[in-house]
Amino acid sequence: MLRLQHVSKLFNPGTADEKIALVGANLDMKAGDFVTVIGSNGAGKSTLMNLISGVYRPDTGDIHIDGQPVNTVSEHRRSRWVGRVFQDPMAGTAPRMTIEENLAMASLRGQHRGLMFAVNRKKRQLFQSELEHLGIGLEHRMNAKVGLLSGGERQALSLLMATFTNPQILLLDEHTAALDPSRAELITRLTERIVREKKLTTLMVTHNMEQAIRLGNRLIMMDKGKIILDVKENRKQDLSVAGLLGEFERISGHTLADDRMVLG
Ligand SMILES: Nc1ncnc2c1ncn2[C@@H]1O[C@H](COP(=O)(O)OP(=O)(O)OP(=O)(O)O)[C@@H](O)[C@H]1O
Repeated sequence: MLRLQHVSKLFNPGTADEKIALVGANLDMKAGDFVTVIGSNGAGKSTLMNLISGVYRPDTGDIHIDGQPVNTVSEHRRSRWVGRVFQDPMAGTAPRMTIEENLAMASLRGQHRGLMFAVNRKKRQLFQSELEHLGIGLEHRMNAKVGLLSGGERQALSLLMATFTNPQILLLDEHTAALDPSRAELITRLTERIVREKKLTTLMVTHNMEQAIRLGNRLIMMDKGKIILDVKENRKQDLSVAGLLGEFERISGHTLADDRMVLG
């Protein structure tokens, strides 16, 4: 479903500013996997997401989605296969456009944008029923500008938009980190439900260890551009926050010294 083979990414090569963001990353995700990613600041987590969604091209190595090589496929075309929700609730939406217009855009993901605003009655009904299914009352506000929604409402809409066309891969990039605890819990539950109902293959970066254990059927830890630990499904039941922290320390040789890390 998603395969990374020896993927590396270097920024500003050969300069004093050279940064090794990812080194020889290997990752094999099968359909329906929910892999959570944890790691220290600057470990390469966002770079991993950016490489999968096509923002960057790898310097070396190969990325395959559903068996297709995608290294040279543009971010726009790749968005047919890859849905993404960002930490900033504004990032995946157009705040000056209405909920309906945003959904129209999401429904044409990765395709020609000329038909963007052609929303017929059937489509409007589909948007309305999908919004109703979200269960947060947005179906009554189809003409509201997205910029006027609360952070939680925007993230719920972002989740719906990222998953509208049933992408092969869903990327969640600390998508609850900017929300207060009750809204974060709402979005976490919504995420669990949508991923389960649509049987999505999901990769989620989080700084919340408990969330990582709760949502993922598999967990990877990153440090200094490397995947240093891959806890597979059969070990999931053994996972605890304390155990994971200990394992990270043992393998990396340092503590997860990250003030954004939430233990639960
Ligand atoms: N566009 C860029 N230009 C130069 N260096 C970059 C760029 N993007 C990332 N880096 C560097 O690559 C390394 C990995 O960064 P990345 O953002 O992937 O880490 P991260 O694990 O997501 O960190 P955080 O948890 O702080 O968001 C860091 O040293 C970072 O400074």
